[in-house]
Amino acid sequence: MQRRLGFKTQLIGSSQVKCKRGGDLRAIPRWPPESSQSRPGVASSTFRKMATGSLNEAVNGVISQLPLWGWVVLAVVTFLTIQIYNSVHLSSKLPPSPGAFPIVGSFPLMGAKDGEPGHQMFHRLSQKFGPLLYLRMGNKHTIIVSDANMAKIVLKDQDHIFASRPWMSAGKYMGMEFQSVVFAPSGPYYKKLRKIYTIELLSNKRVLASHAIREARLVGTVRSFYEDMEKGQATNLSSTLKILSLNSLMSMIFGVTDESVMQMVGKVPMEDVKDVVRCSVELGGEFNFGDFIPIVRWLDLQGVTKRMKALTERMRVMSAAILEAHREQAKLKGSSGLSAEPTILDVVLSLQGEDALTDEGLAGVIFDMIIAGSDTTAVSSDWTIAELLRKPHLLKKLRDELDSVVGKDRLVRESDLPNLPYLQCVIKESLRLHPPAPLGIPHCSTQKTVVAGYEIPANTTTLINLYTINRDPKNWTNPLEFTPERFENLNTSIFGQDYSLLPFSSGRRGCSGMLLGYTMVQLTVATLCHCFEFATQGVKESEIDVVTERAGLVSMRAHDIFVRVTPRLPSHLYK
Ligand code: HEM
Repeated sequence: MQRRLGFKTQLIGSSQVKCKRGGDLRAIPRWPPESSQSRPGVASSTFRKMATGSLNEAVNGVISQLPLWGWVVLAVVTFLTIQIYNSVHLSSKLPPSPGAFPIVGSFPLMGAKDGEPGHQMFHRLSQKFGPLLYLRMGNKHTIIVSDANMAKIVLKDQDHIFASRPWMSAGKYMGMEFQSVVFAPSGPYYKKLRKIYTIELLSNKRVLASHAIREARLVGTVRSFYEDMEKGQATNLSSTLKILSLNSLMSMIFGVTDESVMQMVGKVPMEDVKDVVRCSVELGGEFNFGDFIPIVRWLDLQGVTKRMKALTERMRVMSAAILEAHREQAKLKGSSGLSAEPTILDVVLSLQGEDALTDEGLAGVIFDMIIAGSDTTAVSSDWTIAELLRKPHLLKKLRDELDSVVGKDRLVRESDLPNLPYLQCVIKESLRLHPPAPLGIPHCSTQKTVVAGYEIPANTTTLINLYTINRDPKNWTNPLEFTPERFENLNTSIFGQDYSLLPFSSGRRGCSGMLLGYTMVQLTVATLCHCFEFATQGVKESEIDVVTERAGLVSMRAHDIFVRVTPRLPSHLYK
């Protein structure tokens, strides 16, 4: 079995699901790629092992053959190398650091554990080195920000300096040559794109106007739970939530609310879209040595770049098909199953003059929205329902609120959400304890600066550990407990104005879909808890695991939940 550097796990990380393979554009080479294994002479076996993620194995292989004197020499040489290297390269004015080796930097000193998500590893390091930690990742200056005060400096006071993105192969390929808003470095292009997102695509007005699409998608999900019940089957709650959020976002992009119409005008099989999202989350999360050690980039030892190029080609083909389908759809506008509201595609295609986007830019918008928006919202709903199932008294309190505000003769609507204060406490608490993107997306500084008295070089990759910040015992009593009541008397903003609670990050790079994401999670949790009683299958409610996470870009619970449902509302509402 191939082991991987624990670190890769999160910075970046990988989903457990493998991408589809085949002989066409969708062919994604296997992890680890056969090509890198059958390349003798390109790199020594030790280096190859490192490159394929098995650093510990490689080091252990060398060490187990050393005699005692060899150990002593190795220890002395290592010590001196670190001292000399660090005295030359790591100024004493940098933030506290475990130190670094030449070429590979701090990697061997980070204490990565196999399969450990990166945010948890950085969390451990921050307990030792403090809330501003310096690492040299290969040749990249990197800082890890782990408390509210430091976050405020980086995301507010010096936001103009830290709001760029570092060079990443994911941005070059999957970000369509850095033309997607997620990966674009700061500058006029990013500014233009961000304005389009804020004003045109994800504004409050646009989110409110598209409520019918999300409500209709949830009705479909409620029906699918009910049908499984009628067939006597359990439903995989976790995967159903993923399908729901992807379908909702696709519907918002197309404006289509009905599956059959979607297939008719879409000509884009949803299975393919789902597979591209899965592969993007997997590849976006791969630890690519070439990103950190440029001298080995051209070798593409892990085959990550090759797989990214293949995936990008699939994205291009798919976005061309989506645009073609959109033209067909325009002819059917207003017919059953099609929203009369302008869709996201209507809006981006209507941009004129300076704001008009290239084909690459359009593909970037389509995939930014579905990749950044779908898993994040799905896992948030999943964590929330898992926590509620473990604590039936909290679930009852939420249902009492829903029954009294919504009643029992209709489903929840988005217009009900402002009248459900306990629901808001529940969702805030879930996003606090389980931020779905625990390290956000790496930022990058554009100039040399000083943070809390430490020198930060220009071009420093900056990771904000939202996971650590949201659990900081300085700001939260019993921070590991799921206690929605803590928000009942607190007016803490979830949207980035309060630096002790940052699920969406903050500042000019803060999540552009925060209102949409927050709304989707609230509506999903409220609707499912209002409609059904759940009985878990295979594990008792009180034993649902809300600690173990899969390594990955998005923080997912390690085990899917299967539930059998019992309706709580009159039967006509489910048909
Ligand atoms: C519960 C749901 C969500 C959470 C917790 C979340 C969280 C985040 C976080 C932490 C970031 C990184 C911010 C940074 O770099 O400092 C981010 C970026 C982003 N998110 Fe979300 N997100 C969610 C839903 C969505 C949705 C629904 C969309 C759109 C459909 C979306 C679109 C984006 C985009 C475009 C960016 C990049 C912004 C930029 O670089 O300017 N997100 N999100």
